Amino acid sequence: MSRILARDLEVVLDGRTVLAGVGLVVSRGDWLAVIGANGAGKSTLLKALAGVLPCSGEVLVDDVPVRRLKPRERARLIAYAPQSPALPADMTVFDYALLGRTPYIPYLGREGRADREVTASVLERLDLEPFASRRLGRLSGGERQRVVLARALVQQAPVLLLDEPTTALDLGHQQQVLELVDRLRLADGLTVVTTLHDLSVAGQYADTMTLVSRGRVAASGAPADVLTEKLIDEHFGARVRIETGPGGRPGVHLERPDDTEPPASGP
Ligand SMILES: Nc1ncnc2c1ncn2[C@@H]1O[C@H](COP(=O)(O)OP(=O)(O)OP(=O)(O)O)[C@@H](O)[C@H]1O
Repeated sequence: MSRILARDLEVVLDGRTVLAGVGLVVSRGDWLAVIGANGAGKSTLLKALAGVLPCSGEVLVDDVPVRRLKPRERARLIAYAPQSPALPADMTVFDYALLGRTPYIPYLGREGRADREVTASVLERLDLEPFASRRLGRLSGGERQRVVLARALVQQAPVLLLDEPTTALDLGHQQQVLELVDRLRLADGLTVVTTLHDLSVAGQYADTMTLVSRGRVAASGAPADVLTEKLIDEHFGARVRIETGPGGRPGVHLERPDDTEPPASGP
């Protein structure tokens, strides 16, 4: 179980400041959803937390600065599933997921039986067993997305960073993936950070939320404090209605523009 603390993160890409002054805290075993409009900086924030992007500021996991860790140490602590990574088309699903065990395999060593068992069990839990020997280049978008998640779960790190883990998934697989992540969080105390476009889904699963807008934190707190009609209008330019569901969790419904008004009379 690990606590994440980020302070004053700044990322400059191609001379443009993409993130500035971003800070967040995720308690051990909590789920933080990062939300925001296209281009707001969500993926960049996740990469900065994962330590795969040069940035200034500080990311601490259990008070340990992530940038000081060697890649193997970092990979044992943080598993990161990018939004749409380039996948080696000729590699099989099993071998790709098995790469998640790399931080545990000694240099010049080979994976052991336990590594293969962990990999097989994750594939099974994600309905990917039938695809184990299929080559990555021959998968559908949703299957590929589950394989990327599988590799991250196979890593068995206490911090899980998922960039839009459900965008290509049908409704059933969305629920399966999110429930699996939630179960792992509750059973093993994983600390989870996900970017999520679907605000209702984010509101259902997250303990806390951070709304990123133009590279800065515009709001953060409990889902009910961040998913408000006013903030969504302001930062997404969308008209929505918020309905509070079971457990006080907010549901977000798009409102169509009101076209019941009679058309204005001509000149
Ligand atoms: N390598 C890069 N060089 C320059 N600008 C970049 C680079 N990568 C991303 N950006 C810009 O940084 C900003 C934030 O990008 P990011 O991918 O973090 O947004 P996002 O919130 O995840 O968006 P989306 O919801 O569309 O996935 C965008 O304006 C993007 O164009």
